[in-house]
Amino acid sequence: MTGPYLIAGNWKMNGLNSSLAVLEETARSCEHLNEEVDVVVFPPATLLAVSSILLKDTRVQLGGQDCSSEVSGAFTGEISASMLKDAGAKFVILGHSERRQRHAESDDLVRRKAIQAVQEGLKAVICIGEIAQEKADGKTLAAVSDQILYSVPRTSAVDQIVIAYEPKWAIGTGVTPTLDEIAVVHKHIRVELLAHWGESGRGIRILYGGSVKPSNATEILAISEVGGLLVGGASLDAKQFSAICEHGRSVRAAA
Ligand SMILES: O=C[C@H](O)COP(=O)(O)O
Repeated sequence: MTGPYLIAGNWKMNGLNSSLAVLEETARSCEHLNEEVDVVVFPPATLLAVSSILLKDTRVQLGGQDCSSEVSGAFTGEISASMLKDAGAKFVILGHSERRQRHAESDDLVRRKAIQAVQEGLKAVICIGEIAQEKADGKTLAAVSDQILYSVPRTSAVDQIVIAYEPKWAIGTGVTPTLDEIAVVHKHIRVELLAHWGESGRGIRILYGGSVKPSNATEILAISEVGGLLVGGASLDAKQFSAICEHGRSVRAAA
């Protein structure tokens, strides 16, 4: 797809105040990027507000790693979409496989969270992807079709929806699908988005995530329906993450 790549760094449950130097270094390294790449980092919620001050007037945007499906009220421990926005977030990750598995989040809950996020003006990065058994059973495409059908709200605000394809078995393992496999799944996701949204489904960005490193970013980004990357481990290292962003700039500039 055309338009800037979105390179997203998910810090997961990592990051203390002492880690803010990584954000500052990332922002410095991304200064030269222009319209080829959008960069967003998802630090833990505890660092959002201070990160927002640090990243003011830089190329790096911020996101939360999850939000509540509720607006406000007696939901101890939850963080609402409006709180994320108030702290400086422009994005939120929803339905990450770690939350789907460890917190038993259903497709329907992810969809309701996404509705809240979109209503608050956040961009919802909705994660989908098969588990190892589904891949072994040849059910990858069926699994992602179901997740698109049930996890992604049918909003007309397509610019606020981002899909991240992350095969569970590729997350943090150092193992990635082949480039052909990534291409087949991304193409299938695009077909599903067009089926549900019509032509406007073409505007929904599809990211790939799962063991992305500087060494494989270029070849993955070159796949036609890949609109960016959701990076976990490598985003904790400013040099690696900015190298991935730089690969995005080079691939887009060469297109
Ligand atoms: O949200 C990021 C993904 O889960 C990928 O994590 P990873 O790059 O450490 O495999």
